[in-house]
Amino acid sequence: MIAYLKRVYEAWIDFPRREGEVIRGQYQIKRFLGMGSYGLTYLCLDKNSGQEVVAKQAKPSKGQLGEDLLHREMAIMSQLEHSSIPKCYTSFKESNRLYMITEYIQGRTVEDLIFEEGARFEEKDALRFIRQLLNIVQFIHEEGIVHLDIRIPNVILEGDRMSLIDFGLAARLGEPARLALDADEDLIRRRTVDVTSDLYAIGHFLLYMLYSTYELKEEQEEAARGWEQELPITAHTKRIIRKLLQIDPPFANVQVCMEELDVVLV
Ligand SMILES: Nc1ncnc2c1ncn2[C@@H]1O[C@H](COP(=O)(O)OP(=O)(O)OP(=O)(O)O)[C@@H](O)[C@H]1O
Repeated sequence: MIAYLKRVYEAWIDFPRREGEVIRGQYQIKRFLGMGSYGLTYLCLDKNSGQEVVAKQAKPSKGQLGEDLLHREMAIMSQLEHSSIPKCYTSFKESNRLYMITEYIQGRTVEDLIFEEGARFEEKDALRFIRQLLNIVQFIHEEGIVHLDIRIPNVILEGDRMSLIDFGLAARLGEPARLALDADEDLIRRRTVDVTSDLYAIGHFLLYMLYSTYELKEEQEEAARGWEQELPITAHTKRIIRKLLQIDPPFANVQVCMEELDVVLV
């Protein structure tokens, strides 16, 4: 009963603000974008500049932890000044709720491109794409930060511009990992505070892209095979993926991975 009441209370205090409401007299809510584990995200019109911005609010039910995590996300995003990473504009409290205002990135996520628009990425296109993503990730790593949540919904494309968003799980190299005791092998590989975690995530990202061209034939449905049997890709690309996924000894850093990709891409 107490757990039920707690859930009802949390759903009530975490209820998103309505379209049209204005945050701190400046940011008019155009659309609720989504609720993550620790925050609520809105697309807003900045009435001062006339530009669209993103407002991320710490989830009220998460209390101090939600605020600490949003502060940390802001600190990391402010450090990462790069054209492929949303700019962090400001933060403030209104009615005791913490908000962060960032650049709104136009475009479609890779998830939308594949699953809604039916985009197909052939091997070379997928590798070129990953090469571009690695440039962004290399910059982040050189700043002493790991993203730890590189997934297809967190990469946005608009024309030639690629952006990496959602630094909610990012961490500084050397910090302890925030991992639950019952975390499985996959989560440990994604969230350990080390550059190989981002490379591991990129391995899965690449598989998503390559599977966009895969058509399951009826007779194959019974016997599920692994990606190495299913994907018609070169042996070299397979070797790269095996290192990304840590099946073989992993790349030491992004640079080594890029060099190997460049051999395939010449
Ligand atoms: N700067 C941005 N520009 C454009 N869209 C964004 C931006 N930041 C977030 N979004 C979009 O807003 C939605 C909610 O994002 P948010 O990062 O708050 O939560 P999430 O990704 O759903 O969850 P979690 O943070 O727990 O991973 C997502 O669909 C994301 O694509």
